[in-house]
Amino acid sequence: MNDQPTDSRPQDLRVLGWSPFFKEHFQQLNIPDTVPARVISESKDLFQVQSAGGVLAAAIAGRMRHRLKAEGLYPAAGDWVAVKPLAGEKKAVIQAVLPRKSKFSRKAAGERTVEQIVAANVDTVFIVSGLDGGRSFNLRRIERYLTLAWSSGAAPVMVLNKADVCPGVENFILKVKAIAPGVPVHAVSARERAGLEALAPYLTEGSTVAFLGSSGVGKSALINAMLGHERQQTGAVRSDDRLGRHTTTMRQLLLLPAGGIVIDTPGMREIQMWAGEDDLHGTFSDVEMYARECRYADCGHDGEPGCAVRAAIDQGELDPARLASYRKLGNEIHYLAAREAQSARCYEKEKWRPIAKLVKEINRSRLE
Ligand SMILES: Nc1nc2c(ncn2[C@@H]2O[C@H](COP(=O)(O)OP(=O)(O)OP(=O)(O)O)[C@@H](O)[C@H]2O)c(=O)[nH]1
Ligand SMILES: [Zn+2]
Repeated sequence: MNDQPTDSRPQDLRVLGWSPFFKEHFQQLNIPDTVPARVISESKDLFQVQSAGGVLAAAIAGRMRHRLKAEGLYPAAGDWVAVKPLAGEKKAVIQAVLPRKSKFSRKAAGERTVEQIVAANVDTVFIVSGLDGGRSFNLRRIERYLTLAWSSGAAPVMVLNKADVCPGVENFILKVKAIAPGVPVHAVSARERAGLEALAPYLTEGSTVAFLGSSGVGKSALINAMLGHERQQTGAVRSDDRLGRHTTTMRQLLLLPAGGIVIDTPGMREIQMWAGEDDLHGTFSDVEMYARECRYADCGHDGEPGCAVRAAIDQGELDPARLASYRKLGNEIHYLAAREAQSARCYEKEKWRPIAKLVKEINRSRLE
């Protein structure tokens, strides 16, 4: 079985997730001599893209790189792009990135708080937790992952793995359901291939999934179970860039034999919070339902009169830990948003510095 999407054979784009949404945007772009393709791996400005004609090694036109980065449109695994294939070569130049249906991002390394996309156009995100006891099962951490998922635009699905070593699985399902309103919860065992059929409806042809979850919860084991074989550890692919240097990259999009595509990038595994304030709504709809009943619209739920959140806690309807996480995540998001705004201002300043200098010089020469 071949888990790569996939050598140089022609590929029906729908199997790769091509849909009317992307088709419409591609047609609107109307760039001559381009074809649509999906980014299947990304590594240091080198891309592999899968087009209807096969896999192409792709690069971005140099002058576009900086602009795409600044605009948050730098291509990532899962993106649909418009590429201009080079005649007679398995190479192409990326001309544009199509709008994303969803995206997972993290803070780029370094000083500036810059958004870096680690996976694009994910339909369903499996949030994996371990049922093997200890630190692996943590409701507060699940809330974080849920917030991340809601902010991405992908639909979260809770997967409680290692059910084979857990007595009383039902109990855990109930606990998760209580903090994840409206989110499907499934208990499975990757090791025993048990319960996996419940995940099949998310893995229809052309649908893209990704995995979120702490180290050791069994994400690789689940991917292998879905692939039906061990993912090749040595799945590195040689590709060459325009200068002819050779580099190796890992395929980051995997086609499942039963249909569906898995995006598994290193960045996705170490993802950090990058959410907007609105994203707390999905995760904490219960807290906010009570908060709407508070007497004051700006109630801090801290002893104000007529506070419906406190009342719900006092009556045992709301777990106080829910309010605590709601606040904690809210603070983190505020902090990140403030840093992002700050770094955007710095970026603007950088951009204008040479011009400001020029204006100063002109003014000075006028005075002299
Ligand atoms: N008992 C049991 N163990 C499992 C199951 N799934 C995975 N494991 C074990 O859990 C350990 C971690 O599994 P991985 O699949 O490597 O976990 P991961 O989430 O990919 O971890 P990272 O690669 O660090 O992100 C391995 O020893 C697996 O054999 C399961 O369903 N039941
Ligand atoms: Zn209140």
